[in-house]
Amino acid sequence: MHPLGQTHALRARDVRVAFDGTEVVAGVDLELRSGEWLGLIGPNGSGKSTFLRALVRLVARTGTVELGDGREPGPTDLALMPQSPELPPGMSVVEYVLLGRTAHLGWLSLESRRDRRIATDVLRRLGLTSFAARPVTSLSGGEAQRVVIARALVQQSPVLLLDEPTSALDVGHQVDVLELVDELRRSDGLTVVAAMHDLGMAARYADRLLLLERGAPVALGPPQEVLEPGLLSRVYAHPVRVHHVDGQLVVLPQPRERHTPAVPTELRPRARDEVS
Ligand SMILES: Nc1ncnc2c1ncn2[C@@H]1O[C@H](COP(=O)(O)OP(=O)(O)OP(=O)(O)O)[C@@H](O)[C@H]1O
Repeated sequence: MHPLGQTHALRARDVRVAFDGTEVVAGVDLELRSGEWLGLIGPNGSGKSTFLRALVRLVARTGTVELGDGREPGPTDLALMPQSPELPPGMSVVEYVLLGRTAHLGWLSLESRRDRRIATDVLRRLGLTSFAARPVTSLSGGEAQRVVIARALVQQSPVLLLDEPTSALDVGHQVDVLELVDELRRSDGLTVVAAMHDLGMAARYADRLLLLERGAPVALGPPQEVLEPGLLSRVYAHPVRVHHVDGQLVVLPQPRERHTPAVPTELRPRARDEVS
């Protein structure tokens, strides 16, 4: 395997995960440039979360994952925002967000003024300053999701892995969060892998999309290539159309064809003048 250039942030080769003998990530290869945004798409259960968890070794995997300098990623190299994290009772928003700095702290050391400044800054950029002292368990679903994103951002890792980062957010907050991540990748060269169900949003922000089907990669490329109606209709087992609206791709699910079920004669309502 040739060493990655410094412009590459992450390379994965033949990543596989199996649970009870069933493979749910079935040989994913990936090479990400620094500052690239990869959208991870695929139906429910296609292996998106498991692939992200495998990259940070939260699940056992085979295959190789390496950074641009050839190292195996350590705890500060990849930041994962999980899909449904535990929010510990009794913890405030700022305390929870500061947990994202844990990997940077020495053994038994407390967070520094710098750690607190980073947390305060991220909370401000996500419009969460007024929530800092609130118990995490008192937040609405969308507020909690932004707090979990804040925790991932304060890690300041060069690679950010987002597992459905906007699923609980209203349309305004979706754009705010994705714009902030986009800004960070432009200013700091942050590399992003984001699993998203909203294919239009995924296409809007991602440079490339990776489509998974039952754990296997079936398409990898620019959004306009991967969001092909025939391919999506097959993989999602539902007819879709893809439109261009104001320069953006919009994926529209179509109604399924209705089949009028044949009603057995004995169940049919009998007309008044119908005789048996
Ligand atoms: N710990 C586990 N033990 C057994 N099976 C698991 C485990 N974790 C995930 N799976 C299975 O692996 C498959 C992939 O799950 P995964 O959560 O990665 O899919 P996903 O694409 O993220 O789905 P979704 O869009 O619904 O979030 C599913 O069939 C799931 O049931």
